[in-house]
Order: sequence, then C-alpha cells, then structure tokens
Amino acid sequence: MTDSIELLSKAKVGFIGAGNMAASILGGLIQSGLPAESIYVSNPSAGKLDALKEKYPNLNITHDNAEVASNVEYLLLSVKPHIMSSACADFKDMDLSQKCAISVAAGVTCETLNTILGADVPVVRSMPNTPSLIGYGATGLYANDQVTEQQREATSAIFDAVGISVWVEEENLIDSVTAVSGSGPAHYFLFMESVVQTGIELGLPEATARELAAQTALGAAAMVQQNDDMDIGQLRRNVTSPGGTTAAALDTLNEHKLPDIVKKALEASVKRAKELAEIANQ
Ligand SMILES: NC(=O)C1=CN([C@@H]2O[C@H](COP(=O)(O)OP(=O)(O)OC[C@H]3O[C@@H](n4cnc5c(N)ncnc54)[C@H](OP(=O)(O)O)[C@@H]3O)[C@@H](O)[C@H]2O)C=CC1
Ligand SMILES: O=C(O)[C@@H]1CCC=N1
Repeated sequence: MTDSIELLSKAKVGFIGAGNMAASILGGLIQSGLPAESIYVSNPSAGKLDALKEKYPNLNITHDNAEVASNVEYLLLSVKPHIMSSACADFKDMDLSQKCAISVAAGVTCETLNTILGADVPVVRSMPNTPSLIGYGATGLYANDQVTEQQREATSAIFDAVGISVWVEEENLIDSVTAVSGSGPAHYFLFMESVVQTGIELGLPEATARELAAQTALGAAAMVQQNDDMDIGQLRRNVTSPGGTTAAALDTLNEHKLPDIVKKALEASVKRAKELAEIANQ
C-alpha cells in the first residue's frame, strides 16, 4: 500500500458512472493498494460493471446511484457533463454535507454541482487523465469553501495514488488544466500516430516504428521531468545540430506553425469546457 493510500485506508470511495475515467482511477487505486471492497461503483448498463467485477472480484457494483452515494465518504461523479444533473437526481434528497463530492466532468462548475447536490455539500472539481490507469495520471484539483482540510488531503491521496495532482486556486484554471493535461494524452497520441504512420511509410516495420516512437516520447518527457530547472527550449536545442536533420524537421514544423496550431487547439478546449458548463447548467 502506498503512503497516499494509507491516508485513505479507512475511507470508502464511490464512482457514479463506470466509464473510461472511472475505470482508470479505480484501477489505479486498486493497484496502489486500496482494497476493492472499499470501492463502490454504479452504472446503468451491466457490461462495464461486469467487466470490472471480473477483474476485481471484491468490488461493490450496483445499478443504483443512491446506494453508492449512501455507502461512501468520497463520491467521484464520473459521468458526462450533460448527464451530471440526471445522474445526481438519484440522490438529491440525501444529506451529502458530511461527504465529499469529487466531479471529474469537464466544464461543470462547483456552482452547478452545489445547485444539484445542495449548497452545503463539499465539492471538488478534478480534471484527471486516462494515464491514471497505469499510475502516470496528471490531475488538477479545485475545492469549494466547504471542503475540509482532511477532505483535501484525502482527495490529493486519491489522485496521487494514480499519478501526480496539483491544486489550483481559481476555479476557471480547471478549464486550462483540461486543455493541457485532461485532453492532453490525446494530443500526444495524435502526434505519435502521425510519427508511426510516417515511420512505416519510410520503411520501418510497424512494431519498430511504434516502439521507437513510444520510447522517444517517454524519454523526452522524462528529460523534462528530471531537468526542471532547464528550459524545455534548451533541451530541444541540445538535439538540434546546426544544419542537421533535426533542424530540417523543426523548420518544417515551424513553417507550418505548430506552436500556433497547439495554441489554437488548447484555446478550443477551454472554449468547449465553457460550453459544456452551459449545457450542464440547463
Ligand atoms: N476520458 C477522459 O480522458 C477524461 C474524461 N473526463 C471526464 O470524465 C467524465 C466521464 O468521461 P468518460 O469516462 O470518458 O465517459 P464514458 O462514457 O466512458 O463514461 C461515462 C459513464 O457514465 C455512465 N452513465 C450514464 N448515465 C449514467 C447515470 N445516470 N448514472 C450513472 N452512470 C451513468 C455511462 O454508462 P453507459 O455507457 O452504460 O451509458 C458510462 O459508463 C466526463 O465528464 C469527462 O468530462 C475527465 C478527464 C479525462
Ligand atoms: O474530451 C473530453 O471532454 C474529456 C475531458 C478531458 C478528456 N476527455
């Protein structure tokens, strides 16, 4: 059991919704040592619950959202933003003021969550990502005023068990976290898909192109993490011999305005998060 999970050892953790994000966090928590019998999950359809139960036989599964809410101290709301209101309607008459609701939904604000769940409910807005499943998650967290210090620590523990977590002091920064890391794995996957495809066209066997692309992404990320006092631009310049092969590739990426494209893409994510907030509020 990791130190973070030790903090949670007496708590029960529930998931409303058993989709991709719930399965990633839940799997990571169990891998870190939280007993499956301390975890409750609800979902309307049986398939995902059955698959989880097969993998983690001691997990508590149900189709009843209220059953999960009544059994746990930490309730992860892991449904799509537009479903949030209807999913939480199942326990809207319950007193949740001593529990901590942790939303993973993009866009949905604390104000909306407090309208749905009750004004006195401690609410955390989290923005995790799917690498949580393998312990490489990156999560942004924001707490409303009702969240106690103990609940903050336990929330950090949940997400630290599946990667790293950072608290932001302003709620709207969660939308920025969504653009950078919540959606982020997909950005890097697209880049890697393009690298692998071109590697194949340049004659490499697919497995070789994939292995090289993945190890290169991992290596680049590890260099950034292990040199946190070094400008990332410097790490890039260290690879780039004047007049060499890297310069030729970077010239092409810059000519096609990769930094502008990334900026526009992340801004589109933030804009969409605000639209999802509106949809969840209707
Ligand atoms: N995927 C990601 O990388 C990330 C997702 N998120 C957020 O996580 C949330 C979930 O996304 P994701 O896991 O990808 O989506 P999924 O569609 O994989 O999961 C959502 C789950 O909610 C279930 N569900 C639908 N209606 C209800 C209900 N009334 N009560 C309980 N469960 C219900 C669905 O069941 P069924 O399929 O049976 O309808 C489904 O299993 C979203 O709000 C998203 O913004 C945040 C960060 C990253
Ligand atoms: O695409 C989405 O809306 C969710 C939120 C971040 C990642 N997936």
